[in-house]
Amino acid sequence: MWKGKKSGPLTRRGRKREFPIRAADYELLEPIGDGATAVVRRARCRPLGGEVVAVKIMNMAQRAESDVQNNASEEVKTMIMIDHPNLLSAYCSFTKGETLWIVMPYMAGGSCYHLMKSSYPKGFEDENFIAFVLRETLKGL
Ligand SMILES: Nc1ncnc2c1ncn2[C@@H]1O[C@H](COP(=O)(O)OP(=O)(O)OP(=O)(O)O)[C@@H](O)[C@H]1O
Repeated sequence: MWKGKKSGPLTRRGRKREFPIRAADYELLEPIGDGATAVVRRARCRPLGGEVVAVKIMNMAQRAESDVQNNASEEVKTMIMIDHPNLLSAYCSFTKGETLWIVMPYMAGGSCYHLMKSSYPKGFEDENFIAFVLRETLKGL
């Protein structure tokens, strides 16, 4: 049973497009990533003309430790406040039963880690590339 803090649904303020906070408004498509207690799926937002998004669905019942649950809430709050082109933000989040849904922009190229691995499968050789990634990461931080 999820007994963690259940803050209400969260949305980004000041956005022109309001992302709905109802699971029924999202058509779930194929899984694009997963972990021990979360799955990330591509989805379409029905009220916004089928706009493609990524939805991370976290099973809070499986996240036994309450501090882990609170970390999830903190992760969502931070993601919704983020406003930097180098960082992945969240459009909104809400709960459905014992799951926490985080709606995000869909990154078709995958994570920075995946991009780095596919470009340099044998490790980094190019110092300019390393400097570029570090500089852009630090800008985001
Ligand atoms: N917005 C997104 N767009 C496209 N793919 C994504 C998106 N978010 C996550 N993914 C994919 O799903 C995988 C798992 O995402 P998740 O957020 O669970 O990763 P994580 O940050 O490594 O996990 P954790 O938060 O448990 O440490 C990512 O490695 C990535 O491939």
